[in-house]
Amino acid sequence: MGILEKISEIEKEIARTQKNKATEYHLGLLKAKLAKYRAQLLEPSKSASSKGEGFDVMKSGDARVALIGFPSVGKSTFLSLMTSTASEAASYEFTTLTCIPGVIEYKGANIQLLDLPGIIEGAAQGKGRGRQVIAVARTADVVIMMLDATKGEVQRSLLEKELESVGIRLNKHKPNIYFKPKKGGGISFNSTVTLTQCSEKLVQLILHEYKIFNAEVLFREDCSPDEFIDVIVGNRVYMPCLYVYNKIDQISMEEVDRLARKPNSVVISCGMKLNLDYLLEMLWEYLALTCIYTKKRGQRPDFTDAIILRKGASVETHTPGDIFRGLGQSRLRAPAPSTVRSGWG
Ligand SMILES: Nc1nc2c(ncn2[C@@H]2O[C@H](COP(=O)(O)OP(=O)(O)OP(=O)(O)O)[C@@H](O)[C@H]2O)c(=O)[nH]1
Ligand SMILES: [K+]
Ligand SMILES: [Mg+2]
Repeated sequence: MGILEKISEIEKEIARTQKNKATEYHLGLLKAKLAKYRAQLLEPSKSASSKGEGFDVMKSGDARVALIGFPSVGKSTFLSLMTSTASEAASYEFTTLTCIPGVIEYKGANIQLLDLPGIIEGAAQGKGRGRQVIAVARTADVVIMMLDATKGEVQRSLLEKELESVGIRLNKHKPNIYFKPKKGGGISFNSTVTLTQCSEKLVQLILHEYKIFNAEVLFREDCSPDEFIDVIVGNRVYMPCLYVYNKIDQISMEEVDRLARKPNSVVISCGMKLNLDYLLEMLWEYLALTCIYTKKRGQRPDFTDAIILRKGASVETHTPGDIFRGLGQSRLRAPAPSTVRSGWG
C-alpha cells in the first residue's frame, strides 16, 4: 500500500470511530500514525519536477505576506492594486504559474507581498503547484487566505485542511508543553493544570508509536492529543492568517455583513476598491510590527525612516552596535540611532 492509501485508510477509520472515553487511546494512536505518514509524504523528493522553479523569491523588506487561495479569487488583481508590480489577472483559472513578489509600503515599512498560483484540494499531495505554493507559504510571516465571497465556505475549510496537513497551524499558538527526549529513565509525565483531553497512558502510547521510551513531558496547558503530537513531531509553523473575502461587489449587503463578522476576516472588493485601507490596517496588526524612529542627539526624530522590529524582538541598549545585534533577522534601513522611541506596539 502506498503512503497516500495508508493515509486515506487511517482518515476513514478516524472518521468512522466514535469519539468517547473507550476509543480515546485508539484515536490517539491513529492520529500519531497519520502524522507520521504525512511527514513521510512531505520529505523533499529528489525528482526535478518538484523543484520550485520560479518559486525561490528572495526575502526582502521587513516582513513577508503570502497570498493563498483557490484559482481566480483575485490574488493577482490584489497584488497589482496594492503594489507597483503588475501581475497578470484574467477570468480563467491558473493564470498565475509562479511566485510574483511585490512591495507594499506602509507606515515606513516595506512589506513583501507574494502572489502565488491558485491551489486546490489535494495541493499538499502535489496537485497543481500545490507543494511549491505551500512551501512558500511556510516562509511567510502572515498568510492572507483570499476567498471568493460569492463561493461557499467550503473553499475556506478545504484550504485550511491542506495547510493543516503539512504542519501549518493558522492563528494558533505553540502548545505549552515541555518535551525532552532522554537517554534513559523511562517517561516522566507531569502537568501543572487539570488535563481533560490527554492522560499519562495516552501520552505514553503516542510516544511509543514514535519509538520514544525515555522522555520528560510536562503539560502546562490542557492540550489535545493532536497538539501533543505536534510537539513531538516538531517542525510545525504557527502562523497568523487573515481571511480576506474578495468580490463583495457581487453579493448582498446582508451577506457582506455576515462575512465581515467572522473572526480574523476582512471583506473587500478589488474591483471596486472597497475596504482596502482597513485590510492594510488589519494586516499591520497581524504582522505585529513595531516601528522605532531614530533620532540623532539634538535633532528631531525622522518619522519617514523607521527601524522595524518583529514581535518579540527587543531593544536592549542604546549603543548602536548592540541595537543592531539585538534585532536578529530584522532588516534595517535606518542609520545608527543615538536614541530610540517606540511607535506602534
Ligand atoms: N467582480 C469582481 N471581480 C473581481 C474582483 N477582483 C478580481 N476580480 C476578477 O476575478 C478574475 C480573476 O482574478 P485574478 O486576479 O486573475 O485571480 P487569481 O486569484 O490571481 O487567479 P489565478 O492566478 O488563476 O489563481 C478576474 O477576471 C478579475 O477581474 C472583484 O473585487 N470583483
Ligand atoms: K485567474
Ligand atoms: Mg493570479
